[in-house]
Parts: sequence; structure tokens; C-alpha cells
Amino acid sequence: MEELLHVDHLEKTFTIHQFNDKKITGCRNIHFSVNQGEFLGITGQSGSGKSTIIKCIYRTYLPSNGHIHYASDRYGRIDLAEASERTMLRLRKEEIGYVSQFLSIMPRMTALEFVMESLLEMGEGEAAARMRAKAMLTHFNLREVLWDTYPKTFSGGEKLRLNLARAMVRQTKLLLLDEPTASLDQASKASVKERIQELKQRGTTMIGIFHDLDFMESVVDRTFRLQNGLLKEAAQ
Ligand SMILES: Nc1ncnc2c1ncn2[C@@H]1O[C@H](COP(=O)(O)OP(=O)(O)OP(=O)(O)O)[C@@H](O)[C@H]1O
Repeated sequence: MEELLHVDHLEKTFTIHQFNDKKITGCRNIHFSVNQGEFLGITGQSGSGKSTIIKCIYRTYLPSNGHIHYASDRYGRIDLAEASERTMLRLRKEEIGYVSQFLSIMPRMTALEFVMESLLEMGEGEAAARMRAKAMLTHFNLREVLWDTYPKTFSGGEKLRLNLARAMVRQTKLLLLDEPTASLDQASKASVKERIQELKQRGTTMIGIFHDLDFMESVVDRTFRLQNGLLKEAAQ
């Protein structure tokens, strides 16, 4: 199988300026690779650095050290640790998806427009994007009465399901999932699982952080555990 992502000596240190430039380690010495079409699960104690790894790949955080080699359709083999903001913006629009348990909503955009936007950015036509967005909102059981309203007032669970619909409506090459099932009920978890399986069948590579180990084991191919700062592959 071909390698899609190779993380090498990844390190992120945060400098807290208001506290005398205090240094906090987010993660360090992280190595792993993911093959095309594979689903890698990451577990570990709270605060061990799982989200930091995902955010470095998505480049919410700029890594302090190391490399993240990624086999891009548009750019060929590229180091995400060094890619320009412009390149990252394009990759986020076209190739790399991200979903977290927290929702960062665009103000003044309805729920339907929010889901459609991620398809339009990938070049889908307006009518097809509308149809697919509606299907995904239905899949994640978001009440139709909410589709044409602003998500600002949605409940926590509704916001999370909207977030999932936006990230999972499209088929990206790589999908990063940061605790996508946190605080979801069983029915919503089943919807997430179903969509993960569909995307996987169509070739999406995924990296996911989970606290729900049963759920994780039911979807991933390999598991890594982050413990005492070291990322180790768990026996299957
Ligand atoms: N933006 C930031 N500024 C300063 N420190 C940060 C920042 N983001 C993360 N950290 C610190 O880095 C460490 C790792 O955080 P991270 O969120 O990656 O952990 P995690 O394993 O995902 O935890 P959890 O399971 O609780 O979500 C923590 O000690 C955290 O306080």
C-alpha cells in the first residue's frame, strides 16, 4: 500500500508570553505513517498531546520541529510542517478535512449553507451541493426546521452534528477526526460510524482521536497510544 502521510520527529512547544515566555510541550518525538485508505486511531491520557498532533497536521498549529510528509494530489509530496498558509488553505478546501467536537461557525450563514459551502469549495455545482447537503443533514438527524436558521442558537449536540455533516458530506483524501463522537447519543454515533465506513470504502484515509475505545476499535485499522510522551502502536 502506498504511504499517504509520514510524520517524522514532530514536536510542538507552546510559548506563553504573558507568563515570562514559559514553555509548554504539546507533543514531541512523534513518528508514524499512514497508508492510503487506512484508518489510524490515536488514544492516550488527557493532555498527552493527541489534539496537538492532529492540529499540526491540519496546521492550526505550526510545528516547532519535524516533518509531516503528505502525498498531495495537487502538489505531489509536500511537507505540511513547512507549507505556506496559501498552500494549506487550498489543501483544506480540496484534500484535507477536519472535524472536532467544537464548532467554529461562520456568522450569518445558515446550517444548510454551511454544509453546502464545503462542497462548493471542492467545485461541486450549486444544485448538486444543495441536494447532497440536505441528505447529509438528514443522515445526521438535524431537524429540517433548523436548516435555514443560523447555528448560533443550536444545542451542543446539534452543533456537533452540523459540524460532522459539513466535514463528512464531501470525500476528502485525508480526514482528521478529533473526538467526533464525544457527547453524541447512540443513534448519532451509529450515523457517524455508517458515514465513516462509506468514506473508507471510497478510499478516504482517516486519523481519529477517540476516548470511546469500543467505538474506535469498531472502525480503525490500527491503533496508536500516546503515553508518557511516546506514541506506540498497540497490539491488535
Ligand atoms: N494553544 C495552546 N497553548 C498552550 N498550551 C497548549 C495549547 N494547546 C495545547 N496545549 C497544551 O499541550 C498539551 C497537550 O494538549 P492536547 O490538547 O494536545 O492534549 P490531548 O491529548 O488532546 O488532551 P484531551 O484528551 O484532554 O483532549 C496540554 O498540556 C495542553 O495544555
